[in-house]
Amino acid sequence: MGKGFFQVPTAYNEPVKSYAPGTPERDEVLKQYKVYYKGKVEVPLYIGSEEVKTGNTKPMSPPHEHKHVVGHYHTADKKLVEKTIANCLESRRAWANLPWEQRAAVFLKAAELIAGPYRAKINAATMMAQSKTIHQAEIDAACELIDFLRFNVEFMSQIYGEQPESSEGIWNRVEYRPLEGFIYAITPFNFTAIAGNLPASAAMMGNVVVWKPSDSQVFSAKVIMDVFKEAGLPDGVINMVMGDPVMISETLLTSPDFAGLHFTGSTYVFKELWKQIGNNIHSYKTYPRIVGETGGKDFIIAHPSAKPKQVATAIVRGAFELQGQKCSAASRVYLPKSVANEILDLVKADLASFNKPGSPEDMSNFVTAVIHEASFDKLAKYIDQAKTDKDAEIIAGGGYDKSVGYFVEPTVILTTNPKYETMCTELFGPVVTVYIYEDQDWSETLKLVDSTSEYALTGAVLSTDRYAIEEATKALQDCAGNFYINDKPTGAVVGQQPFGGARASGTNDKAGSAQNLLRWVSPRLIKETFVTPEDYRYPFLG
Ligand SMILES: NC(=O)c1ccc[n+]([C@@H]2O[C@H](COP(=O)([O-])OP(=O)(O)OC[C@H]3O[C@@H](n4cnc5c(N)ncnc54)[C@H](O)[C@@H]3O)[C@@H](O)[C@H]2O)c1
Ligand SMILES: N[C@@H](CCC=O)C(=O)O
Repeated sequence: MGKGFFQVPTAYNEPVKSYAPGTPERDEVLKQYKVYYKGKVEVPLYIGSEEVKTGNTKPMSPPHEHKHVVGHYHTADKKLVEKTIANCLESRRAWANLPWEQRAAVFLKAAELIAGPYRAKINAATMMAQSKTIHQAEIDAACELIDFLRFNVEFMSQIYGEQPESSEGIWNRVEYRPLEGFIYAITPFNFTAIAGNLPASAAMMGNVVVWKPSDSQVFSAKVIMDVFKEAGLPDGVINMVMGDPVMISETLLTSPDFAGLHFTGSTYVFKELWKQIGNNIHSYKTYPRIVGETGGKDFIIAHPSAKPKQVATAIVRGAFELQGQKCSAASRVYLPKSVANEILDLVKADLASFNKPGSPEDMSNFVTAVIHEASFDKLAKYIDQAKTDKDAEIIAGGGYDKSVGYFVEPTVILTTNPKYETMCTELFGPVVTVYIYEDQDWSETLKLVDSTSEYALTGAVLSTDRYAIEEATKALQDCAGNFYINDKPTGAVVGQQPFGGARASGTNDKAGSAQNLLRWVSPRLIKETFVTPEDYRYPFLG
């Protein structure tokens, strides 16, 4: 780069802290957790320069102790959502005209605030709000969000540095304009990093954003807003509104100034939003950008040559970390008959070594609570169904109890039907379904993996046979946007494995890559001619 162009700090992945007993980070995060537990956090709406308290509030409770209230958040009505649009448009000009390196500095500062003074807060808030263990909180709310901010600034500078060639007497320049209007960011409950990244990536490119976090993630969303404000993000650039998602969406998507949707969440909701945008297409100033990362039904397939302990570990980590509430979670597994029982015995032994699901405050817990009662009840229904269906049986787990927290035991369903309901439907919980295939049916089973699910987000093959790896890589080309060889199908790292999938899993605009940031700009080509023609005749006219 160089040539009079600001050189941004080289991005690097934030090291994951251990939180081992006796470490300062462990003491600090547990201390902060207790402060949150005893306290009452109040979350306003962030609209322009105002922190709006409407008095129409909803309680926030940890999923692992759902009768305990740790705060309330205020909800917006239609008038306030309309006011948010007006505020956005007022703020847009100044933010869009700010030199890119000034915008970059705000988000680089945000990354350092999270890496330092806010690390314990954002991790403790994520443990509290989403019932994440400290390790899951650390790799998400601290490290992945820091990485998103640092690497996106680097990708941003690369984009601005992409300039066309010029020619004699002509200077061609590309201006990467923000979109003309506002961006609507809708984020899911399960990753604090995604909640921060969706509004930040659009804002970084000069856009103004209306951000609607998940009702189940507002507690940690507030910490994100605290960080952005302390980092110097001007008021009105990212506006955070909570409330009825249908009303908020209907209000925003009927605005002529709606310029883009940055969504992460379920496939059904994304398709409904896309339909709404289509129905309003004639009212928009500009064609809105639509970026969505959605559901998954992620697979693990083991080849007969795979090492049983490696397969078992990929299943246990991939299926049960965060209680299976990752879009990338392993939820359908294909095992060869010759090693299936050995692998399943190893899985059962691992599960037997778990504590019962409990609070993340007890850092020896590997599994905590699922996010809310609706998820709990859905999972209980599938578990009960498997207990009675003739082509399914529960070989581990199967218990659940919502008297204190939404606790579902890590559960393994074994089915004789490769198209059994839980081999196809996203459950989004600690339930994995296993199908055993005859060793000689390896190639046929690859076709089954590809044809079983509407989703194509992540998947993993485990094998020590290179030819089998090649065959699987080819055969499974279309059924995973993030494909893992000899590892679990979760845990993409920003700057290393850009994340996203196709089919019903999203538009695959790869969060954490320059490709995603390009969705939030509208390039303008400027051609300056230094010797302007003064005669209409071209040479051939003589
Ligand atoms: N592909 C990915 O990168 C990725 C990442 C995280 C989660 N997910 C997916 O998200 C889902 C789990 O997250 P979730 O439970 O928060 O998803 P969800 O779809 O229930 O909610 C996501 C967001 O959409 C909002 N929403 C819900 N209904 C809406 C409506 N009618 N109009 C407008 N907004 C609406 C919610 O309030 C929330 O903010 C799973 O399907 C998971 O696979 C995908
Ligand atoms: N990017 C995360 C999944 C995010 C969805 O929930 C992973 O790769 O595990």
